[in-house]
Amino acid sequence: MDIPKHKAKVDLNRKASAEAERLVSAGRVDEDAAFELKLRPTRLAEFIGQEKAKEQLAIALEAAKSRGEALDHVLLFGPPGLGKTTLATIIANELEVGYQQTSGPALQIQGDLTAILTNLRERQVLFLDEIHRLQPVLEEKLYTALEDYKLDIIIGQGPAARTHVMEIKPFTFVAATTRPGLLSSPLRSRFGILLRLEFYTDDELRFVVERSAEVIGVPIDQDGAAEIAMRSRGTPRIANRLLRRVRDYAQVRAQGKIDRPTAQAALAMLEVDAHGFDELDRRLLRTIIEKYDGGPVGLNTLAAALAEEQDALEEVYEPFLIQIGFLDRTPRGRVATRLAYEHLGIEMPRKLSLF
Ligand SMILES: Nc1ncnc2c1ncn2[C@@H]1O[C@H](COP(=O)(O)OP(=O)(O)OP(=O)(O)O)[C@@H](O)[C@H]1O
Ligand SMILES: [Mg+2]
Repeated sequence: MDIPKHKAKVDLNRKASAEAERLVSAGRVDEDAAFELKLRPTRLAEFIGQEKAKEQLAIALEAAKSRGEALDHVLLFGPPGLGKTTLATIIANELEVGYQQTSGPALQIQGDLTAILTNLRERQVLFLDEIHRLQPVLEEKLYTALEDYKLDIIIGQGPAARTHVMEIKPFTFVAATTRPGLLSSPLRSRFGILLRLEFYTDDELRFVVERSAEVIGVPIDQDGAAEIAMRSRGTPRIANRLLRRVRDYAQVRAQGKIDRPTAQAALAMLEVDAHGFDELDRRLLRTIIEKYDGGPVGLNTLAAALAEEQDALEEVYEPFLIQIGFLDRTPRGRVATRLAYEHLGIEMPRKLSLF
């Protein structure tokens, strides 16, 4: 089939901008999949950073194992790319039990959920990604399954309908979300273990880069790894993605070895700046500063001005900008901080404080 010429051109443009965008976006992209699988730690001891979450989990795992019981249900939450899915697989590995994975958007009808729950094996892990996108009817169905390992099944329709209670095997439900605020409180209360994942420090990310480099067999020195770590927005997924790009550059221009100058040159070529900002981060800060006098500006106004989805701004872009102190979230809207002005080289106006 022939694609009309003008259409092909538009698609190409879209592809180029998507390419630039995904380099430092924390979200998953298709080409990450195989690579991530290879680099994913399989044991708790290999999982770098997140000391608080790891300690809490290690204790719960040991206790559950020594009692020979299913581990309490676990809720993992935090921005994309910090290791939620990785931890879910680690939990199953550490417990030495089966693992099955599904997601909120993938579960469409009650029958799907019923089939999954009734086929569970004793003590296995059921991982549900993006639980905030689970339909409310399915969510309600989960309640009794999580609490009493029972499932209400309705047989028949209308006045002849009967409820049949089915027993299911004790299992561990592990759920992940980037938006814990969207979960209803009855759902949240079903989890015994709540693990919040935080952005990684530069040092922790340096270890992630060094570990990944070893796995894929690329020679890298400490400074080279530190350079990549610094620009990875506190996110292992981005660190691994940048490593892969820098490796390509090093192979072609530097006999395959990654040191600081090579990493710097590669990252400069890829237009990843000192904070790992991409074009949208800069546009977001610039818009607040230039169009709204530094804020406060409401999220929906900002999203409209940037022609971006509100969700993406809130889930993917803002958390990191807030974490490094470039953006403030106030009751009246988003505000650009002094650091943001400095980074963009714009002078901060002295204005009367309204707060
Ligand atoms: N603590 C860690 N140590 C080493 N590598 C890690 C760690 N956390 C994450 N990674 C790497 O980052 C990649 C992304 O992690 P993962 O897929 O678990 O993130 P996620 O939180 O599930 O993201 P999403 O919200 O998009 O589903 C993994 O493939 C893994 O290689
Ligand atoms: Mg995930």
